[in-house]
Formats: sequence, structure tokens, C-alpha cells
Amino acid sequence: MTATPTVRTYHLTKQFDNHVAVNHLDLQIERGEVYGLIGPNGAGKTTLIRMLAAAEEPTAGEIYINGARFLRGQNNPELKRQLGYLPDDFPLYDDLTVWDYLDYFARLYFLRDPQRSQRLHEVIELVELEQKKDEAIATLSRGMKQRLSLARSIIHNPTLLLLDEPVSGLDPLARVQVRNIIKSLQQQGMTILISSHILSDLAEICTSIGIMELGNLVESSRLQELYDRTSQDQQQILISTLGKVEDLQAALKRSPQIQQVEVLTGVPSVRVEMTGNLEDCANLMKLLIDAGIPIYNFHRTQETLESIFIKLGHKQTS
Ligand SMILES: Nc1ncnc2c1ncn2[C@@H]1O[C@H](COP(=O)(O)OP(=O)(O)OP(=O)(O)O)[C@@H](O)[C@H]1O
Repeated sequence: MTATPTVRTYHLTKQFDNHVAVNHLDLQIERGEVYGLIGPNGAGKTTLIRMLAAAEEPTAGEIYINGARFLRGQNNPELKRQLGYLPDDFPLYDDLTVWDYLDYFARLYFLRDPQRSQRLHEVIELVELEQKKDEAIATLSRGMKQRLSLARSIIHNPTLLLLDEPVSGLDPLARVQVRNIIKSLQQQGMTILISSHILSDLAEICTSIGIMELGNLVESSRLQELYDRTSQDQQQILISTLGKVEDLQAALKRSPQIQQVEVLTGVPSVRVEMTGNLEDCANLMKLLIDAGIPIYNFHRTQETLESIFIKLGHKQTS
């Protein structure tokens, strides 16, 4: 028996006046996944996330969270209890301390002491704000504020966490911190949907990727499957030699599958683009060794998520 997906939507649709923002969307997110949602501005990502978070009423279609259906026009308190939602513009109350802010939200979820204090300590530790817990929110950096917002959205230990552009506007170090928190939450068993325009971040943390265009979900795959699909007949290899790079280049010319050779500066290395599968990679390595090239590095590199999307014919996302 297969496990019930954490998220399942059928023909989910949102229309604003004459504009269809989300169009008959069938989405499935399995338990424990980190699902990255990407797409150009206006593709409908925020509208989709808001519907999943019960912040926006669908025009048509159905949403199931852990197998239970969202009932239209009703409060759905049990379902909402399972959701954590971080919108891209949630207000923080500058005068409150970190602790009081989180305590306020924990009370809204009816958490009682001693569990409430214990949970506050847990999330404050997770988002690395122990040193700031008695400081006013106004004194926090942007990255700290975002970590605090993240803590607020998981205070009730939801099974599904919805993150709308959680790293936008953060510097690289702050983004790493948010990524690490997301990884920890996944390890704890949380299912996470995250929208972002920063594909390199998504490539680091996501297990699956969905692409939206004009309200439609045009792609929804496991990340590894995307990598495999796009690299089936196209390989990129980094090769370094102890000898002369010219000899390496000459040997590479003997393979008709080589499409492009880029000589890298510094150490004698080249980046090779070739057609073929993994067997062809192995054959190329043999060809070079038989030609007497002293290779000390032969590394097949993974494509970036960005280049995969371009290959798949989707528009650049930012
Ligand atoms: N409340 C609203 N009223 C009318 N139109 C809306 C409303 N909310 C969103 N839209 C429209 O729906 C479409 C989808 O918007 P949405 O914010 O969901 O896209 P997005 O993919 O999240 O974009 P971005 O990457 O810029 O955040 C857009 O054309 C937008 O103008």
C-alpha cells in the first residue's frame, strides 16, 4: 500500500476577475519531501501556496492534506493545525522580544506549559537565536528576523510547512542558515513546499521540483529524475592531465562524440561536452589512457538546475 501524500490537489483553480492565476492544477507532494516550486513572476506560485495555506479560497477544485479534504467555506481547524505557513510579507512586532513573540503564537495554538516553554526553547535553538531570545525584534538583522519568522511558522510542529520565497533579500550566509534549518526540519519528518527564484538554493535542499507557467504546473518530478532525464544523452566532464593540455585536446579530437572543449585556466584541465551515455564516458576515459595521456582527474559533473530548465525549454525564472 502506498502512503497517503501530504498534499494532493485536483483541478485546483483560482480566478481573479477575468484572470486565471492557477489553472486546474493537479499537485502531489509525498510525505517527507522538500518540494521546490519555481516559475517566472506572476506564474501563480503565491496564489497556489495561499490556497494550500487556507489563506485564499479556491474558485474550483479540491485540496487534500494528509488525505483529509479542505471543506470550502468552513474553518477546517484540524487541517490548519497541520500547516505551517511563512508568507513573503508576514509582520513582526518590533517592540516584542523574540521569546514573547514566539510565546504569543504558541498560545494561539493553545500550547500549555511546561510543553510551551520546552517547544520555545527547541525552536529558538533550531533557528540559532538563543543569544537573542530576550532582545527586542527591532534589534535583529534581516536574516535573524527571517529565522524568527520561520520559528513562528513551526511553533506548533506542523506536518506541512509552506514557505513562500523564504530567502529573498538574504545574503549568502543567511541563506545557508535558512537552508540548514530546512534540512533539519526535513530530517525531523516535516514535508516542505518552498518557492524561490534562487535555483542553486533549491538544488541543494529539494527532493522534487515543480515548475509553474501561466497558472499551470508544467513539470513536477523528483530532482534526481530531472538530472537523469536531461543527462541521458549529454555529458559534461572535467578532465585534468599531468601532461600538456594540447596533447589532451589532440586526443579528444579522436572521439566523434565530443561537441565542445573548453580549456580552463590555471591547472592543465579541460571541460568537455559530449553526446552519449555513461558507457560512452567510460570509453572516452579508456581512449585517453590508451593515447598515453596522464589523466589524474576525470570527473563527470552534474548540470545546474538552471541549465536543466533552459534545456527543458522553460523560461529563466528570475
Ligand atoms: N488578489 C489578487 N487580485 C487580482 N489578481 C491577483 C491577485 N493575486 C494575484 N493576482 C494575479 O495572479 C497572478 C499570479 O500571481 P502570483 O502572485 O500567484 O504569482 P507568483 O508566481 O507568486 O509571482 P512572483 O514570483 O512574482 O511572486 C498574477 O497575474 C497576479 O497579478
